[in-house]
Order: sequence, then structure tokens, then C-alpha cells
Amino acid sequence: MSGGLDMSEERASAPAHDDNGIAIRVRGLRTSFGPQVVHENLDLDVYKGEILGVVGGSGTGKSVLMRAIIGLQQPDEGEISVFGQSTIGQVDEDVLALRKRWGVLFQGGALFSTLTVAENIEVPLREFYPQIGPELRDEIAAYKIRMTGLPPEAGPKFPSELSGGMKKRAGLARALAIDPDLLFLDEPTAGLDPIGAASFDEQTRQLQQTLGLTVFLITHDLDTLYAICDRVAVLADKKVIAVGTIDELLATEHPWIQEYFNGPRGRAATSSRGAGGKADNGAGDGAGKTEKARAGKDEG
Ligand SMILES: Nc1ncnc2c1ncn2[C@@H]1O[C@H](COP(=O)(O)OP(=O)(O)OP(=O)(O)O)[C@@H](O)[C@H]1O
Repeated sequence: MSGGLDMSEERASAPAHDDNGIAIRVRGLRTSFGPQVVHENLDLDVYKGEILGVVGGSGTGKSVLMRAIIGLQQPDEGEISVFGQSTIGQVDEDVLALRKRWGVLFQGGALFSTLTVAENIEVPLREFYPQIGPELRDEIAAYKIRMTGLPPEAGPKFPSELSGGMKKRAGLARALAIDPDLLFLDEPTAGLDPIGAASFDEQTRQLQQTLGLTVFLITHDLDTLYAICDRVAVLADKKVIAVGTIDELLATEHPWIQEYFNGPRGRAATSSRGAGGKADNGAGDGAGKTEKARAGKDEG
């Protein structure tokens, strides 16, 4: 187990709910804010071990969907289960074991500004594993810092002393602090320069493969979709209108999907890779390809 902490024993004793290769199952989800209905009858399956890209226009409810899955947004209707266990209407103790199985990188990183990078990473350790002493906590934080490509000197720095890319990596390190099985990333490459974004994508793919993670990745970044996502779910009209590989999505008629993947930016991302579909899932030159695709177009 990474980070010198064996959390697997505790998990092994937890009830075995996992089945059918499904990490997240959402059925008939309805969420709303007052009169504004964000999701209506939304269904989605996320397979274990995949990187699922979640796309959709601004305000279509990608972040709200993520928040509903992790229990931060109470749905009006529907069912959500993670590794076979419902996340809705459960008492805290019931969801605690489940919450230990996921890590979240919120939009913008959401680091605590008054804590150092190392202290930020230690927050979930303190919360979920209070029995861990300070020395081991520091050791785990240092390991996660290295794991996410940050220099060791980043540990004692405060978020305000970090570049945007370093903040994202620090957020990723915190999301990985308790060795999750499931990683939620909300627009992880937003605001990064093309090289930094490609490098972050590559890091995500490598970590996902090494640690066997399932990744729910919200993004507007076409290059990320092509470079590292196994499948893509498209949110529109209050639901998931399509989910599949990029090739499968391209075969659908939906105007938003066609506009998204065949618009100028979609064509640029595709042409840099030759054909449509996921460009490179390996740890090889995926970042290089992503970088090329990003070159010559604005950050969006
Ligand atoms: N706490 C809240 N209170 C009221 N409305 C909210 C709240 N959170 C989200 N919304 C609304 O729900 C809708 C979906 O928001 P969400 O943040 O999920 O969109 P998104 O698809 O992630 O957008 P973007 O791509 O711009 O980040 C928006 O209209 C937003 O204003």
C-alpha cells in the first residue's frame, strides 16, 4: 500500500458491495434549486477502472452531479450508489466507510489557504484516520507530494506561494491522501498552460494505471478527453444524453455533440492525432501528443 499506510485491512472487513464492474450507478436523478431543475431522470454508470470524462455546456450540472454522487447535494429523486452502496439518505457512519474510498479535487483546488501543502494533504488523514501519529502523517504527505510530481520543497509552502499548476498537484495530492479507489476531478486542467495541462493529464493517467483508480473527470478540455479518457459522458437537456468512446459519440446525431467534437477546437484536437478516438492511453508519449494538440489554440 502506498504512503506506508495499510488501509486495505479495514476495507477488506467492510461489506463486499462491489458487483458487476460498476463503480458509480446513478438512476432517475432529479436535482433542483428552487424552481430551477438541473437534472431530470438522469442515468449514468461509471465502470470500475475507467477514466470517464464528463462534458457539457456551462451550467448543465456537471459539478452538481459530482456533488450529488459524493453526498454534498441532496437530490429530489433518484438513486445513487458507489461500489454498490447507496449514498443517499444514509446516516454518517454508513457513508463514512464509503467516503474513505474516494478523493476529490474540487474546481480551483479548494486548498485551505492558512495551511501548508503538507498540512492540506494531512487534513483527510486526520479526519478519516485519527489514529495515525504525526510522524507517519508527515511521511505520507511527503510521499503524496512526490507522487504527484511536486518538489519536496513544496511541502512547507502555503497555497499563495504556489503556481496554478502546483496548486492543482497539491489538490491532487490531498485527493490521493487516503489511497482512494475512486477519484473525482473537477476541471483539473482549467487555467493551466498547454504544457502544464498535458503534464497533469499524463500524471492522472499514470496514477490511474498504477493505483487502479476509477476516475470521474469533469472537463471542458478536449485534449484531456482525447488523451486520457476511456469514455465520455455528455450532459445536456438535464440528463446524460450519450456516453461512450469518442468514436461512438461522433457517430451520434446530437447537434451539441457534433458541434463540440466537430467544431474548430474539436477538429484541432482530432487532427493532431490523425484519427478520432482516444489518442493514447499508455504512459508513452501521450503527454507529447496532448501538448501538440493544445499548441496553437487558446485556453478555454
Ligand atoms: N448552491 C447552488 N445554489 C443555487 N444554484 C446552484 C448551486 N449550485 C449550482 N447551481 C446551479 O446549478 C446549475 C448547474 O451548476 P454546475 O456548477 O453543476 O454547472 P457545470 O455544468 O459544472 O458548469 P461549468 O462548466 O460552468 O462549471 C447552474 O445553473 C448553477 O447556477
